[in-house]
Amino acid sequence: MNASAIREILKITQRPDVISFAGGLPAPELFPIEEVRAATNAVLDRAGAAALQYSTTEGHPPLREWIGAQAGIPASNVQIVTGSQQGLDLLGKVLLDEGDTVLVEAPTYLGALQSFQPYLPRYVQLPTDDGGIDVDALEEVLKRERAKLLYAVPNFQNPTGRTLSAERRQRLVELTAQYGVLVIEDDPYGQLRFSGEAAPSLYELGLQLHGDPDRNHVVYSSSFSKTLAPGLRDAWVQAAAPIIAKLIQAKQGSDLHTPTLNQMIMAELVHDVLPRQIERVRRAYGERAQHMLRAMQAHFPAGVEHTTPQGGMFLWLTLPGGVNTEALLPRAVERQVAYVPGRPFYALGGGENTMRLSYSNATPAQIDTGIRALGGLLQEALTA
Ligand SMILES: Cc1ncc(COP(=O)(O)O)c(CN[C@@H](CCCC(=O)O)C(=O)O)c1O
Repeated sequence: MNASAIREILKITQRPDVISFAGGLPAPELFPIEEVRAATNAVLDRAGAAALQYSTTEGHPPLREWIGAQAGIPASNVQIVTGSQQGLDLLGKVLLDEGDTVLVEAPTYLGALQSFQPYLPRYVQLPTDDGGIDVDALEEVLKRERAKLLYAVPNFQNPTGRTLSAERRQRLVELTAQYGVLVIEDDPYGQLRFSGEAAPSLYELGLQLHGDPDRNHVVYSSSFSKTLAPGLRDAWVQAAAPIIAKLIQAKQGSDLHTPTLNQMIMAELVHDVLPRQIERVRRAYGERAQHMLRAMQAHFPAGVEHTTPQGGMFLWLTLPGGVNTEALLPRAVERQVAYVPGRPFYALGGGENTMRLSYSNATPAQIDTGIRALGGLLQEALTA
């Protein structure tokens, strides 16, 4: 077990005077509080006792059915989980044995590493570039390794903000099917595109390849955290029946079921509130991303490389070698700005000169102020 660098830094960034580019937190001022109040009242008026009672591990049927209908699969291939973080934890529990080879992006989402680590897998890192995973490198790895699973975030990746290109998605799905490697597609940001063209999910490509949800080697994980509200902890996994059956058994032993009331509230919100909220959030994050990119252009010293996201919440900085972003963080917090150092996102170490910036939880004015402060610090660090 090890701590989440993001969770630990969030304790620092609770300070009101610190502008945080650290946690991938949705903009609190955009939460649909009144709509959630109305949905909660409607649920309690209509089914108050049931909403406060234990419920089934599989999840609230109307919510599973809505998710299944969106994906074009039976509700029986959908498992509701308590945040997609629980989905990752349960998938690690049911799929991994000690020493299993797990293919992950370099860098990858540190929360997945935290979920998989207790099962003592053996990581192999896949090189990535601005088009996402290098699928030629993937093919070489698959020839050499007997891998149990590949974990990827194809849309607006955490932590880099990169998106896996359409042609590489097709190759990845075909190669992993050919070599019998399970794919976990983690996609909490997929709805938050603010530029460029959407590509089919790995799950959809797997469905096309196999023609049957129960033969799809791609497991899909997503969440209502980034589109609606992380505090409700409503998320889901789409998988073949044997994997769903194991997830249910693991979840029975973990938390019995996802909060009944929260599932019923979400089942109210998905019809009208969710589509409107997605539009609001996509527009706001697109504006904030542009604001951050312009501010970096104005205030960062030469030599700082950055990604340019087409959606989601993050972009990724690579500084000239020799700068250690973990060592730099306390000096940044002294200047009232915070970020997540990049090293914890690498399964096998490295990345000391990288950092993740989130633009979702800062207003344009705060972005200007925070990036100016960070730019001053980087200027000092690079000329020290
Ligand atoms: C790729 C990916 N997969 C799963 C999750 C977990 O989201 P939920 O459990 O569904 O809220 C996340 C959320 N990660 C955020 C939130 C973590 C915030 C926190 O630890 O408080 C982050 O990287 O900052 C994610 O980015």
